[in-house]
Amino acid sequence: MVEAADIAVVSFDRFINGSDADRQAVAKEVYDAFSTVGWVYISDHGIPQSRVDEVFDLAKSFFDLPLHQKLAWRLKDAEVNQGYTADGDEANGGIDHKECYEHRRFSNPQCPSSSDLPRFKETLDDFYSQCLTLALNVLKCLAMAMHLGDTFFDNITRRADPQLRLLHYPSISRKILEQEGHARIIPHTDFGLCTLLFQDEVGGLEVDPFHTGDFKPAVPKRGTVLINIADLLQRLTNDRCRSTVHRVVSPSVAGEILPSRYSIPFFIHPDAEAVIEPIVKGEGEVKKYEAVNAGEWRVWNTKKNYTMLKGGVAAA
Ligand SMILES: O=C(O)CCC(=O)C(=O)O
Ligand SMILES: [Fe+2]
Repeated sequence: MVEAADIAVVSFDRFINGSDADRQAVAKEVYDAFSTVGWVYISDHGIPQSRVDEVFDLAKSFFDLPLHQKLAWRLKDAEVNQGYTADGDEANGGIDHKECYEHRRFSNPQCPSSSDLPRFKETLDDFYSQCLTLALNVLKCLAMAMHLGDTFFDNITRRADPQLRLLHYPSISRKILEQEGHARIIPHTDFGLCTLLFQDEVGGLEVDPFHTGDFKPAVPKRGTVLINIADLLQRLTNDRCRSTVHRVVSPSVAGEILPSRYSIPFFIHPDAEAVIEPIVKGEGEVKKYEAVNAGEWRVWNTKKNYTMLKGGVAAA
């Protein structure tokens, strides 16, 4: 049995309901995790498990629809980045075996209606705001631990439009997935601020905490949400917080045919007009990154990931 990645489990109850001292203590635990492995499991996060289960059930109903119907909601534009992406349409330097649906905050033109899928849009809208609240609290922890002032991240996320993603990795033969260059999702870092990740019980998510090529399972823990630092926060914190490489591969279950897997990431991005530039603390500290415009960064990285959007135009 491969040893699991050493990722702390932090209860968020003391942050939501505790005293100032409790909040500071949680902030430090979260920061310690983000500045080592770059990942943390948050329990008691305030989103009811029944809601999480409901969103997984809706994801299953959506992906069970015939392909021609899902293609009617196809994601067409990296800038809008909303809708359905079929197996094979997204990858960046390898072959992913997955399909996704992206939901946004302000506008979801490529979303099934209530006659297509009852309760889909309203449940995702609700879940989206619950994820956003949790994400902003996690960012508040970072601001507190780094003494940036409690509202530091509020000021760059007022109009933020994160991406809620439903992910389905279809059942597949182990032989196909274990070919060179193939994976359920190939090794990558996330490129926003940070990511909340809900996963089912199947497993297969692995993290390379110290970029040595030694991937370790980030095992599913029911009732928790995994949170990982992404590239913009690594840049903003001048490498204090670490955006670490991860991938999804064959789960360690017996058998030649791997079961379907579902996961739900929520990618936090700052306001499009925010400028993200390293915070330096001491006199002699050198900025390790140039400033980037958050909106341009997002579109550039999104385009890079979609094979069908290369050149900016999607096939219909
Ligand atoms: O499915 C997972 O567990 C991870 C998904 C992921 O890393 C991503 O979508 O960026
Ligand atoms: Fe990721």
